[in-house]
Amino acid sequence: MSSGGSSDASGSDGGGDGRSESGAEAFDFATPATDQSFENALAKARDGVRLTVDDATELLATGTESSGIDPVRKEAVLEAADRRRAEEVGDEVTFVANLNNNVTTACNTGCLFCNFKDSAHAFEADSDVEHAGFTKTPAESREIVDDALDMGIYEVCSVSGLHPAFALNEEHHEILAAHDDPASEANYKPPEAYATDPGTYVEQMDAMSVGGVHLHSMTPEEAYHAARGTDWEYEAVYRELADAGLDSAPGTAAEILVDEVRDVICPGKIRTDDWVAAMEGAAAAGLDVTSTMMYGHVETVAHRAEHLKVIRDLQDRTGAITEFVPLSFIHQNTPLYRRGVVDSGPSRAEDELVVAVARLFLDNVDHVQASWVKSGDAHGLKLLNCGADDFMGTILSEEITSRAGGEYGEYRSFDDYVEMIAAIGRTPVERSTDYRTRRRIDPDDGPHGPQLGPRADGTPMLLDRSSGDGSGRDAAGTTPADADD
Ligand SMILES: C[S@@+](CC[C@H](N)C(=O)[O-])C[C@H]1O[C@@H](n2cnc3c(N)ncnc32)[C@H](O)[C@@H]1O
Ligand SMILES: Nc1c(NC[C@H](O)[C@H](O)[C@H](O)CO)[nH]c(=O)[nH]c1=O
Ligand SMILES: N[C@@H](Cc1ccc(O)cc1)C(=O)O
Ligand code: SF4
Repeated sequence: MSSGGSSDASGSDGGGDGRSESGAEAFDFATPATDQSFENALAKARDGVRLTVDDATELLATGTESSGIDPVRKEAVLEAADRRRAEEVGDEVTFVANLNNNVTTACNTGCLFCNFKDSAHAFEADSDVEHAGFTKTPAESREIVDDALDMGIYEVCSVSGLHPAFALNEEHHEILAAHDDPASEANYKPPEAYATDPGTYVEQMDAMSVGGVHLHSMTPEEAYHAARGTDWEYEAVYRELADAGLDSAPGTAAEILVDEVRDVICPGKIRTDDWVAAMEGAAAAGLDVTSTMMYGHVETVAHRAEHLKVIRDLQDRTGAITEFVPLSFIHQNTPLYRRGVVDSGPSRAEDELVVAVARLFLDNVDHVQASWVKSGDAHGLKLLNCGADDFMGTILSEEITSRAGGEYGEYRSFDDYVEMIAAIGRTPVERSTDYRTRRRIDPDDGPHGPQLGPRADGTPMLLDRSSGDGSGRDAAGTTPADADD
């Protein structure tokens, strides 16, 4: 068996943006060979039989016996997934009125796929290192969320760098400061060392949880940071955050949940077991969680399949996962690309197969997201015909993809959403973060605006460009001109 590595998978039907073999070869990742045949795996998928890791590997590779994606087989996988989507969730395409309010870009974790972060020492009070990042105080976060509530948002999504001055609460500050060498032993420096104090995690949650907004924050990596240097259980940490206003947790920091891949792309991050433990802790604290996979760098298709199994097992145990979010690796400005470890991100064919196989494999996760931030409008809409049923959110401000070199914008109006979704013959639906509240939208009854948020009254969201937020951007984080793809 020769192929199946993600590098191979960009071949014949990939739009010409394939990666080199260097990533996979440099790290000696075995190319997958399975005991399953593509045909058998496809038959199981069509019949609704629960798939194995080998099945998923065959489907993702359109067969491991030859290299490159076979376009005819790919269409068969996409068709099976699209049919499964129609059976399970019907023709609705959901999206949420949301704002991204990321608190800080300061981070020393050093993930090689990430250009969101800035080295934390550049944020120190006596530093003269130039950087384009930001740290917001709790008061600044509150003002930004409060303004966005007036625009009708339902959710604020907040993911941040692991700022060394971040602690869960005052007690955590004391524990961290008591280390002999807090910086090297616990990745901790006191807030006084920095130009801007981000406050504690509890203070940020309390600040962002304003006016009944749904607060979606604290990834497993952030939860680890909020417990570092202590023996606190994840459940207890998430309970305290929930008491301060947290409603659900994003399942990012997942990347590829196979440690040999994590060793290459994010050696400073928590391992797979710890990520799972954090998600279980969030679920035990009563929070919903999302799940993600960032793919298309050095991993093989077999790693992707193993990752999906970790997610499915977690969902079997918790039932807390509301959606699966495939995150297509944006390569342009990242260390992985600059150091020549990868030549590009995944091909479009790979994006389609990941969405489709996620729909077929994750039989216990209802919703699969297509990301226009990562893929652009046209390809994002195509992904809605490959098994996806959610089209993310209005976002209003996006920093992770844009800093990595993504070019597809960071704001989406309701009218844009309704027009695009209606154009592919599906029904546009405004949703809550947990998908339990949904509002079908009549495309002919515009103009359209959010109605589910605490202050939403159907008025179209208008971008407020007047107030500053400490990040050097306007309150909505973008301008109408930026928003064009
Ligand atoms: C930037 S981190 C912020 C939260 C926190 N520091 C963490 O790692 O969980 C959030 C997620 O963004 C995604 N991400 C970062 N850089 C990316 C890139 N270049 N392409 C696609 N996704 C990326 C990763 O999945 C990462 O876990
Ligand atoms: N896919 C991306 C998301 N997805 C998050 C959603 O917008 C929303 O927060 C979630 O569905 C929970 O309701 N967010 C990003 O910032 N970037 C993405 O690529
Ligand atoms: N999609 C994640 C959040 C996220 C944030 C930023 C990203 O670049 C990607 C994903 C969630 O909703 O749980
Ligand atoms: S992905 Fe998160 S933890 Fe890793 S460097 Fe970026 S901000 Fe830091």
